[in-house]
Amino acid sequence: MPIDTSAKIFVAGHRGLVGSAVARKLHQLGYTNLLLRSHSDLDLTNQSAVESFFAAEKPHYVILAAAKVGGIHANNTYPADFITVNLQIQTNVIVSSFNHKVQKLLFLGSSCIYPKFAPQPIPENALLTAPLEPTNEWYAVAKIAGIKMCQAYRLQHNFDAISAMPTNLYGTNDNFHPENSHVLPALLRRFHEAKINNLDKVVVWGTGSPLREFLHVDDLADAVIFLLDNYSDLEHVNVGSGSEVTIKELAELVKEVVGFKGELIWDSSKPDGTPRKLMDTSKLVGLGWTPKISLRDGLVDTYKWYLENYGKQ
Ligand SMILES: NC(=O)C1=CN([C@@H]2O[C@H](COP(=O)(O)OP(=O)(O)OC[C@H]3O[C@@H](n4cnc5c(N)ncnc54)[C@H](OP(=O)(O)O)[C@@H]3O)[C@@H](O)[C@H]2O)C=CC1
Ligand SMILES: C[C@H]1O[C@H](OP(=O)(O)OP(=O)(O)OC[C@H]2O[C@@H](n3cnc4c(=O)[nH]c(N)nc43)[C@H](O)[C@@H]2O)[C@@H](O)[C@@H](O)C1=O
Repeated sequence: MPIDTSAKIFVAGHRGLVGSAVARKLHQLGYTNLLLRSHSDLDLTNQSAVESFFAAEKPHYVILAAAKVGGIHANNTYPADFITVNLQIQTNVIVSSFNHKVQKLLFLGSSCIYPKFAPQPIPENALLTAPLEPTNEWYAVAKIAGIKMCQAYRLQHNFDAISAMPTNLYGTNDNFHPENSHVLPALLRRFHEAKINNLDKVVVWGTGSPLREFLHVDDLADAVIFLLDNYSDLEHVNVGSGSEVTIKELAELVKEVVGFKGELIWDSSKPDGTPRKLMDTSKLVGLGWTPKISLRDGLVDTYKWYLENYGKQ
């Protein structure tokens, strides 16, 4: 059943990659009562501030897209921040949502919750079956705790909290930081800067052999709203595109879309991370949702957005 368009929906993290896409999609669908707070207005790690906010605003629905997020280097360099901030944000928001009778909450995790050597494609029931990938285990442990909190509140209190596990995402409002971002925005920026500065080489991290599955964030936003409308159960749900590329193939594609003509240099002193993490999306497909945006189209669209927003710097 679609949520009523007048419902008060708190999109936590609405200025980030995912939260902004979800807010855009909700606006497009005619939702007029979105509750939005930037980080500077409401620090979600502050338990009493979060509790006061929920007491005053009483949202009907919550989409939890606020988190400390970063690529392989950031996760590997700031383990204490990744585990602490994420545990704080999700615990505060889930508990206050329950305390203030939110009708339904959707928590966002990530494909890094699964074991480093999980069966491929990775089914939901691979969770907690083997050790995690070390470069992001601290973030993954926080995300696994978020899934478990949603399950625990459903079991003990019948609270309608669900969890979605997206694969690697990209698109409008991504983080283009040179070191701390994910691979796709990092390469898009690096190739663009090399092109405009007439450089003949670009360094890419690792060996190029790891496989990754990329999903455009507008597809993810569509899936989030689909799940809110159509899914209320204990188990988390994978959200992916169903197709994967090697990092070398991704780099060649970004190079082509940006129009960089030089050479790629592979820096194998940088970590590869998990060798492969293709989501098994048969559960979500079975519910009736499929993605629409190809990697090439999504990349062209993201580069256009990058040029409009950062291109002149
Ligand atoms: N990006 C990806 O590839 C993937 C993301 N996900 C999940 O999607 C969710 C959103 O990620 P994404 O949009 O990429 O991340 P972003 O970093 O783009 O956005 C996160 C948002 O959360 C806000 N935020 C962070 N800390 C706080 C805080 N203490 N109080 C209030 N707001 C805060 C940020 O605000 P500010 O910037 O001002 O701090 C930002 O708006 C996360 O749960 C992530 O795990 C899952 C799989 C892949
Ligand atoms: C979504 C997911 O994202 C993170 O996991 P990840 O998939 O390993 O993330 P990544 O995008 O940073 O790297 C993917 C691959 O790409 C290679 N690579 C090449 N060149 C650059 C580069 O310039 N930057 C980055 N970041 N990676 C590069 C890099 O060496 C790696 O082999 C988790 O920490 C966690 O946040 C999470 O859940």
